[in-house]
Amino acid sequence: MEILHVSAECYPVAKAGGLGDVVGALPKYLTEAGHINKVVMPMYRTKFLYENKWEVVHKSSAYLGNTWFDYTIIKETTNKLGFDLYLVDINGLLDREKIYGYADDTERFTSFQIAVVDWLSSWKHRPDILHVHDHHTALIPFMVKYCYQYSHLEDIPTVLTIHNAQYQGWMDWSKSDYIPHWDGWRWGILDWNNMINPLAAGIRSAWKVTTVSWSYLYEMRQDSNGLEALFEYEKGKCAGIINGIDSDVWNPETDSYLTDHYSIDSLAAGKRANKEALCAEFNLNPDKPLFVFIGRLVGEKAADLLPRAIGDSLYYIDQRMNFLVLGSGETHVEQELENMRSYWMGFYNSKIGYNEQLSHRMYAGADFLLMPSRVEPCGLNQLYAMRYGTVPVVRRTGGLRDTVIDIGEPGGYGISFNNASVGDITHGVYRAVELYEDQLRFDGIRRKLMELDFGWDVSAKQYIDLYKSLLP
Ligand SMILES: Nc1ncnc2c1ncn2[C@@H]1O[C@H](COP(=O)(O)OP(=O)(O)O[C@H]2O[C@H](CO)[C@@H](O)[C@H](O)[C@H]2O)[C@@H](O)[C@H]1O
Repeated sequence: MEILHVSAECYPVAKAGGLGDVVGALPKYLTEAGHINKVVMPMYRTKFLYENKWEVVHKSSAYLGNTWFDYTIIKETTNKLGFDLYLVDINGLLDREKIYGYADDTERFTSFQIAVVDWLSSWKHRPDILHVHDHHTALIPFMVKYCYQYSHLEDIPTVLTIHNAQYQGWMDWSKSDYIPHWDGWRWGILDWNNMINPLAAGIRSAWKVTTVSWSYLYEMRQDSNGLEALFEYEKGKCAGIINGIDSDVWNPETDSYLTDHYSIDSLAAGKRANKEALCAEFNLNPDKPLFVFIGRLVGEKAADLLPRAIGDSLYYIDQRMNFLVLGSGETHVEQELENMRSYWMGFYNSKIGYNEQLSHRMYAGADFLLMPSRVEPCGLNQLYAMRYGTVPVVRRTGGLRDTVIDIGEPGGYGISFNNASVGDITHGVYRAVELYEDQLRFDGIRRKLMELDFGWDVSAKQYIDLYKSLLP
């Protein structure tokens, strides 16, 4: 089978979060299972672009509304990632430092999708499956079905994976001419509450829709930023497939970002060495349990609750722990987290920004990972933490519910709580501190975590079965 994946992110080329991790790993594991995989993404100005060799494979032009744009498809020449990697260059629109966050993101990602479909229409053969990810690529299933110019592609089965239904790519109807000349009778497929909603259009047009855990699939029917009724209506073509972790990248025995490597046999000493280095750098006490938070500082992750939950934990649980936060996002949360540093000096520290290396060192050096998310489609952080022998302290939601079993339940290995609230987080921290102070039990749990298997093999097989179900 040949699968073409289309995405806004792919690690290590460009990553803003979990989408990048998944699109960097899934094609690799599908290739190992014997299939041909190609990934196409925008050409941003990233380190990976400048450090690798590229050849031009296609050049053409297309329209975005009334604007004629040239695009170029380049291919990485050495198959470095284990699959074919293509970048779409559209001068001035995509070649920027950041992936998202520009006023013209609608124009950027719509042009990208048009260029991909236009390029695909020139292929001499067709991929067997077109797999698109999140709203930035969700207009593609609509385009191959309903744009006259590309209707010869309509037989290619399309799969849309939703990594996050909160973001839907809403566009004003005044921009409807951005989509290449399309069958006007189909306006209802694009529309959701008087806006063009690319995610909704993708859900309606794709042959299959997947999301990244079973619980999130169910939860989207109750709460998905306005699309609840659509998920209920389309549930017959939706499936949940949990993400895996890429063990080439996330392995404490070989992780290139760590100086002190460890395995299950050297767990205690290895983690201690990583913890001491972190604590020395961030002025924390290595003899106390270290809690870390890594992630986007946004409402979905309940990052706004962190300042009070950390303050309350330190105050009410007698400073029996340390906290270290890494993340970026909403300015007021960033500021609050920064401001707390002087008040809780020696017990708390934060690093605002995106730092891949530090994140790996934190998974390795921490005792506990805090994830109080309000919404968590799958969550990779808790999987990485467990692989590194770090106990997850999570809210029971989405993929966190599916991957973390509370220590109070048979076979449990994590700490779970029900509500994204300061009280529940603080109680979770209290239970974690009590666990840490029972060193024998704590060590047993850490060993159990490192033995768990969250690899990609099972999930890759589920994707293969799903693709096969779409072939004649
Ligand atoms: N400041 C920072 N510095 C360094 N690294 C940082 C960082 N902030 C985040 N990261 C990294 O980004 C990734 C975050 O992945 P998640 O899956 O937990 O969340 P995200 O919301 O981005 O993904 C969405 O898509 C994924 C993939 O499907 C789902 O698992 C998830 O639930 C869904 O919300 C991890 O690799 C983490 O280490």
